[in-house]
Amino acid sequence: MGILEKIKQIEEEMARTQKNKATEYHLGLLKAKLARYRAQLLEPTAKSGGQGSGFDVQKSGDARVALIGFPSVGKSTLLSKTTHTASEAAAYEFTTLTAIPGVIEYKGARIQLLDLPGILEGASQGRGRGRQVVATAKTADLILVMLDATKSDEQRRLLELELDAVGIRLNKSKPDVVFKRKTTGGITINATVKLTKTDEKTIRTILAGYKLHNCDIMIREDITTDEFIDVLIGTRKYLPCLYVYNKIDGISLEQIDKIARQPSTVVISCELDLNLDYLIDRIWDELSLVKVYTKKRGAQPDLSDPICLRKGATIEDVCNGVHRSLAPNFRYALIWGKSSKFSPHAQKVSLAHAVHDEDVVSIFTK
Ligand SMILES: Nc1nc2c(ncn2[C@@H]2O[C@H](COP(=O)(O)OP(=O)(O)OP(=O)(O)O)[C@@H](O)[C@H]2O)c(=O)[nH]1
Ligand SMILES: [K+]
Ligand SMILES: [Mg+2]
Repeated sequence: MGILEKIKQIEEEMARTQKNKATEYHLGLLKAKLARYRAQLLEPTAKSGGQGSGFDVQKSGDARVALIGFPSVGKSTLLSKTTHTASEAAAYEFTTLTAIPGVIEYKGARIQLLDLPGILEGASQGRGRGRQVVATAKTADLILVMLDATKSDEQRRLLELELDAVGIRLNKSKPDVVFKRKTTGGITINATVKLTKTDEKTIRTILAGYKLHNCDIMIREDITTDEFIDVLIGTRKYLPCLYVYNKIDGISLEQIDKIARQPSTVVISCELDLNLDYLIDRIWDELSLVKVYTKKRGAQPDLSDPICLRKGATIEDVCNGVHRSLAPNFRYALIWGKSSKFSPHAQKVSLAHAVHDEDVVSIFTK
């Protein structure tokens, strides 16, 4: 019998079994068995392709947010509650077996929310679909680390260890180190700050370990040895993250209060619809999206269809957001709003001008 059939049998037996004190233990066993089989479904096979590549989901919208967490913390429930996409949710582990995208529409932005299979301890060593989940997570602009508020906070540490092991650095900025390889000339190390957590000797030992004998290194931050290794390896992914504690309907107000006070943390209950609007608001803030309205000459700005851009975007990005023919034929733009130095009046600007949230832009072409 194949795994899928075994799973079906167990599901049928669970549906047949009445829930009461006498069957509690048996149901528990069935649930554990079901989780085991579903975990097997997630084991990488030759067919499922390279373990290092993510799920094949087209990026869409203005930003991508990925849901990462252990099984059954409520990832799929959240997707179904906040988007028009339904993702199956159930009381057994590994309900979700692939990446499921949904769209959150908020303040004129379309944010892609990706539901992913639960990850296991040991995911970084290749257990389950861990690597595939993580490879997909690396393509996101923001990670939601989802946790079960009714469980011990040890889960958060374990999850962070897994993500750390695969090179995801959450809420950390890239170490301020410039590293240049050369073909000759030996090693030069310069630091503009005093190094208190590592030293030149350690750094030289590491470089030798990586067989790097010619390079220039400029250190502009008091880094640790691990952070230096991150710079050398170069493939680390530095991602912003929100810790989302779900199921707060199951804990006391005191406990909720304690969790909610932690940095970058949002407490929610998908079941009771608690704080979901606030979560979306926080997601919007974390993504630092900038909304810009376009205006034709002599007309009112088009408030119904803003262009959403990442923080730091320029007039060139606005042009590309309208049509790709605009930037090559650009003459100048007029801009109203916070980024105009003559506000409330317009300023004439070039392609490199950085836009601000809620600016209004008119583009003039050749
Ligand atoms: N009490 C409570 N239960 C919840 C809440 N949100 C989800 N659940 C329940 O938790 C169980 C798991 O939910 P899922 O959405 O399937 O969890 P998941 O993280 O997608 O699980 P996998 O796909 O198996 O990794 C379901 O029985 C949900 O009804 C909540 O806020 N409170
Ligand atoms: K589940
Ligand atoms: Mg799920």
